[in-house]
Amino acid sequence: MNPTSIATVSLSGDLTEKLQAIAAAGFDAVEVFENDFLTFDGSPRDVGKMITDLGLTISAFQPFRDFEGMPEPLRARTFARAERKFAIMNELGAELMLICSNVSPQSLGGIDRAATDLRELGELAAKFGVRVGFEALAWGRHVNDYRDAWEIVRRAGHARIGLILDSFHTLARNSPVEPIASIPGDRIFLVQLADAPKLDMDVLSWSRHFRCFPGQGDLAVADFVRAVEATGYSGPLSHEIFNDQFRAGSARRLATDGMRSLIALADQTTPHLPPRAHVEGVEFLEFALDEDTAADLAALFKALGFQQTGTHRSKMVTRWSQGGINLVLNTEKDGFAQSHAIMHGPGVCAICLRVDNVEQTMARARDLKITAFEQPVGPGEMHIPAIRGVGGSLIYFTQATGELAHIWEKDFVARPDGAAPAPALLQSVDHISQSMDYEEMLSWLLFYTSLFHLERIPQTAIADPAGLVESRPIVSADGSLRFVLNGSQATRTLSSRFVSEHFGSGVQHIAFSAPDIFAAVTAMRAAGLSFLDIPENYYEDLEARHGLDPDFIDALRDHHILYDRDGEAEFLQVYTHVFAQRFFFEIVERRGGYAGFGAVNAAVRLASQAREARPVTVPRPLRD
Ligand SMILES: O=C(O)c1ccc(O)c(O)c1
Ligand SMILES: [Mg+2]
Repeated sequence: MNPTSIATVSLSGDLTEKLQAIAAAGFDAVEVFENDFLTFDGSPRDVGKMITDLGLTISAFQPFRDFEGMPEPLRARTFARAERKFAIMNELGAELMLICSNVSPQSLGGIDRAATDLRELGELAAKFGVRVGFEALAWGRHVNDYRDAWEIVRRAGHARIGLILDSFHTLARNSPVEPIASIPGDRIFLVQLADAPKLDMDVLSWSRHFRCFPGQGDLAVADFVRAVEATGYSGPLSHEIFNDQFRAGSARRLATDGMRSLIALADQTTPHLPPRAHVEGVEFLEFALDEDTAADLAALFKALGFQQTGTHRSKMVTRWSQGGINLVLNTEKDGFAQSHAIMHGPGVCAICLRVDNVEQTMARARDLKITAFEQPVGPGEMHIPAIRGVGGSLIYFTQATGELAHIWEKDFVARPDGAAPAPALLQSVDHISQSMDYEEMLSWLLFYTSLFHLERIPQTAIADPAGLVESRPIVSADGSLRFVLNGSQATRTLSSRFVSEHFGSGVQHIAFSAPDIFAAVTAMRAAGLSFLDIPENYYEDLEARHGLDPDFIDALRDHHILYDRDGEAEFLQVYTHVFAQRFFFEIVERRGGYAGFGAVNAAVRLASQAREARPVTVPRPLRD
């Protein structure tokens, strides 16, 4: 693997915090951005020492812009500035200066003019023992394509002058990546990496606000890196991410994400890690809560058609099942589940996934710097491998073969009530929806997609009465696993309140699939369950929109079921009330291969939930 690097601009915090996070995440090098340097209260030597003490080197220093092609007297001034910055680089211990192509309206075009300027700068750089890399900005005034930048560097013909490539500028402009392969690797001084979601906007704003780590966006960064590899380039691959969420996020988390992104990217261009895991299904969902609440939840499970199918041999843990679904209720007084319940209130503390190969999954997780979880197991009990997931919850792994295929027999006494299995109203876990801080969404996207065979579905914005909620599904090709990540920048949306009122992210709802949603709702109602109320206006609109049969609309209305159609495929969904102000269940029926999540209905659901929710407490103005 090439040395790893990241630009300070990619992270939040002051320079010290950024550098500590970068070192802690295991990077080899750092690109120092001018702003981080200028705002630091200490000498260049202090900065240099801090970087060396952290075990990092400086991959590039980016101290000024608008260099090439300036008419006199500006030209003389840029050279004077360059000389001052070279002196600072000597103090700092930086060996490579990054200069991006000129955007100034005063600059003059001409490849030879730029080459002459750079050759002369190369002479100056030689006196200071440093080098200069030239990078084409996609919006450069005269130079905006790496092929032109390379021609300028080639014509400059100076050992101290080389090329800097940036995946964003290349891919955002749809420049072909193949010609990169014919640039000599030793003439490339630095390679910067950034991905971005496909957005229809001007390239400057896109670059300055929406870049993200490779693997989080839609650009073909792996193709770009393959072309770079073909040159023999052996220098650093350096993240350079300008992103509003990143600036607001945690430097430590983002630096780790950056490292994970580089590791996953290297594995994509030259596979060397254990493969991404295939998830065959959800083995169980574990709820942690106190005993009183657990009794209420057990009653809800029963009304949903679950039966108690097991009791743990030594712990206060019960198993509830129907169809292929297993739910676990954990009311232990110590251990992980209890600390989760204390911290977050009643909720899902763990998800167990059945994967093709647990050992490989755990090995890949370790290689991706995902934290493993260990907890002592009781005598004779199964050790189920686990990693840390969203909001400090766990993801356990089982597989269909070997010892881990037998967790239920090993740890549980089956059917303590001796009841015969009832026909299942619900078949499987259709999807799991997790709420998180908006800033965390890209982190968990990378987490899931780098570890598992899960593909991203485009993000949609859903209107909660209190603001927009961004919703991002990630799904396996065969539908065996679907996550929906939700985050909101507005503070009072259901999604945000879930996070703020429960000390962090977590599972906000679980959707089960029903072979016959009408039959399921009818049976559950007979068992005493009621469902989220849906306004009449919704059904009026449905009729107008889809031209559905009035009897069918009546049945939907009567069962509180929401409806969507995509071509011939249909989607029916219904929601329980919110349990313990914390989470809720959804029941869905997919007909004809419907692949979405009923996004058109989400606003209706959120409005109904907002009506039901306890009123928001607004602080009263202070009295004097
Ligand atoms: O947005 C910019 O100004 C900018 C600066 C330096 C870079 O390397 C870059 O890719 C963009
Ligand atoms: Mg760049």
